[in-house]
Amino acid sequence: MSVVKGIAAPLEKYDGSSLRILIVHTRWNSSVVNEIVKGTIDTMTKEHSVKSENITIQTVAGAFELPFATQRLIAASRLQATPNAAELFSTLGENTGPPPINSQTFDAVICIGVLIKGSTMHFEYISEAVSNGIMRVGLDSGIPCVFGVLSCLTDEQALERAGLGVSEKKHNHGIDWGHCAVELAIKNRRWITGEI
Ligand SMILES: Nc1c(NC[C@H](O)[C@H](O)[C@H](O)CO)[nH]c(=O)[nH]c1=O
Ligand SMILES: CC(=O)[C@@H](O)COP(=O)(O)O
Repeated sequence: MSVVKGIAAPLEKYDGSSLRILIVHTRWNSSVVNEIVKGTIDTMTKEHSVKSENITIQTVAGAFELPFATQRLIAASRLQATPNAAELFSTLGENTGPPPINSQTFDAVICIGVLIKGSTMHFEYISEAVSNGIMRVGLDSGIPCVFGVLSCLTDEQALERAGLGVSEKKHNHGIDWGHCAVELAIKNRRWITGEI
């Protein structure tokens, strides 16, 4: 096992109790993805006091859909936060009534998926597109988008990184992504106001 590789502890304890977080995760490779999502949520709620009602979860088919869905969900939440949102939404939901409006926009997004190499070039194209896409959504929107996508060459690599399987090195990467989202969300709130 490496004695060098890994992330050092953060310099402060981040209070996530006022944050709103969006998790967008895939249904592809769901046995590992669901475990990573669980690790992410547990870390944010138990270690940073993020309220579970302030975590919005949306799913997409595969990793390729993550950047688009994230971009549109950020836009939708901004629409809900506009002063005339109630009026805009009042005509929707003919039989069920207008959908609920949440006027707090997302402080961070965590995009979660697992790509596993198959026998074609599919993996290479998707992993490149998705990493660039998620980066772009974050930079364009100004909302931190955590890259919670594993690019694994084998099932075993995926299991190990979801904290499952037999490897003694197993570690649920969702834990790191939960910490990462809260830290960047809090820091971004400061940076928005000019505080460094
Ligand atoms: N092979 C994997 C995929 N493939 C599906 C694509 O992401 C996408 O849904 C499809 O091409 C339609 O646009 N997705 C994963 O998340 N993981 C894989 O291993
Ligand atoms: C389009 C697909 O999902 C599929 O053909 C990709 O195949 P592979 O994962 O073996 O590269």
